[in-house]
Amino acid sequence: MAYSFRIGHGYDVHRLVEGRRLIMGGVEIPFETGLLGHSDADVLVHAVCDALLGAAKLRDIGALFPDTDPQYENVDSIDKLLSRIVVLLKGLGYQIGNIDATVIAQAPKMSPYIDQMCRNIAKCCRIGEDCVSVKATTGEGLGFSGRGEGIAAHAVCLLYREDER
Ligand SMILES: Nc1ccn([C@@H]2O[C@H](COP(=O)(O)O)[C@@H](O)[C@H]2O)c(=O)n1
Ligand SMILES: C[C@@]1(CO)OP(=O)(O)OP(=O)(O)OC[C@H]1O
Repeated sequence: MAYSFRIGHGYDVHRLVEGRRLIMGGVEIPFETGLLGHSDADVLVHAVCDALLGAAKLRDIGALFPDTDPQYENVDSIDKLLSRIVVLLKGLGYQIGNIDATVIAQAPKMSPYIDQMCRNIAKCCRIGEDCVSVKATTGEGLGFSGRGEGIAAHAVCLLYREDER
């Protein structure tokens, strides 16, 4: 059996503001500010979505789910956006090999929540928890993330599918 492999990369940033919840990888993290966006602004899940879409050459999250469409207002990014992308990929015969992501946030500390983020993403993608990795780093006080103005996330993924004979 022969397989084709495709890698993808995703990157997203959301601004931290007062009066919003901080949702990261489907986990609500208690913090004085939260991420601003049209959806729940789950920056980690958005980076994962874009990595998966990029690997399959399916444009990006904004092309699929426009931020002018009221149906995506405050939407749960795992349940409503990532899950739709997983169905799209399955329809094209793709399987997700693994996902690796990095969150860049000066604060809050992500480490207590990382395992739950991996579980949430893995469950939605219908892959094992061992196939999803989430890491975090501070901005070392540098740039917008270092100043606590926002949070960024990068993700890479591997897709594979069986070649047609
Ligand atoms: N928001 C964050 C940032 C970092 N971590 C953890 O702390 C470690 C040290 O961070 P550096 O910026 O000095 O690399 C990092 O390896 C993470 O484990 C975190 O939990 N939340
Ligand atoms: C997810 C969408 C849609 O609700 O909105 P946002 O939460 O603003 O997120 P962004 O990463 O800017 O881009 C994709 C959008 O279309």
